[in-house]
Amino acid sequence: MLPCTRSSIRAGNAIGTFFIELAKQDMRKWFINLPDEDLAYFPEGTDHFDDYVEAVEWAQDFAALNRRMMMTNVIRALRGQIAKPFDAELEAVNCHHNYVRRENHFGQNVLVTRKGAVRAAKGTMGIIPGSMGAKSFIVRGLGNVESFESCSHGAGRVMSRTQAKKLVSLDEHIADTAGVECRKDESVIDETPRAYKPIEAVMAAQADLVEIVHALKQVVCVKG
Ligand SMILES: Nc1nc2c(ncn2[C@@H]2O[C@H](COP(=O)(O)O)[C@@H](O)[C@H]2O)c(=O)[nH]1
Ligand SMILES: [Mn+2]
Repeated sequence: MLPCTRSSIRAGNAIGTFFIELAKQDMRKWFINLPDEDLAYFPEGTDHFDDYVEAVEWAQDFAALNRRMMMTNVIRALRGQIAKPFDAELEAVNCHHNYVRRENHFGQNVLVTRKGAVRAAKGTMGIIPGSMGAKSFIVRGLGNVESFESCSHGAGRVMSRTQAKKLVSLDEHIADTAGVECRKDESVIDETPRAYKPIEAVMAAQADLVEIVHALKQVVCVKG
C-alpha cells in the first residue's frame, strides 16, 4: 500500500493566509470588535464567504490531483525496478484533512471544519498515518454522531517543530527510524517519530470512531 500525503500544503497555506487577512480587514471595515483578531470570520452569504469556500474546494481538488500524480509516478518507478510484471489494482482511499464541508448533524445543516481530522462517516474508508517510524492505519468509519462523524488525521504532535529540532538528537532519530528506509539527517528532525504521540494509544482512544481494517508497517518513507 502506498499512502501519499501533504499534497497542497503550500497552496493551502497561501489561501489560508490571504483569507485570514481579508477577514481581519472586513472586521475592521464593519466595526466588529472581537476579543482576538484571530477570530475574524466571513458571515455566510457574503461574497468573501463564497470566495473562501470556492478557494478551499479548489485546493482540495488540486491536492487530490497531486496525490493521483504521485501514485502514478510511484507505480511507474516501481515498474522500472521490478522485473516481474505486476498489476496495480488501485483502490484509492481519498482522505482530506483541514477542510470545510456542508453536512447535516443533529437535524441541522451546518458547516463542519475538520482541522487535523478526517471524515469517519459509517463505512467511509480513511488513512491515519503514524509518523516516519510508526505504523499507519487504513480505517473504516463508524459514523459516531458525537464526533460529528470525524476521527483524528494522525498521531498529532507532542512537540512543535522548533522544540523537536532542539530536543531530539540525530542519534535518537536514527534509532527511532531503524528498519525504515528514509532520510536520516538534521533537516527532517522536525518530523522525527518522537515529535508525535504514540499512534497505538491514539488509535485506542478513538476505537469508538473507527475500526481498523489494515495496520501498515512502514518500509520506505519519502519526504520531499
Ligand atoms: N506514515 C507517516 N506519517 C506521518 C509522517 N509525518 C507525519 N505523519 C503523521 O501524519 C499526521 C499528520 O501530519 P501533518 O504533517 O499533516 O500534521 C501526523 O500527526 C503524524 O501522525 C510520515 O513521514 N509518515
Ligand atoms: Mn496536517
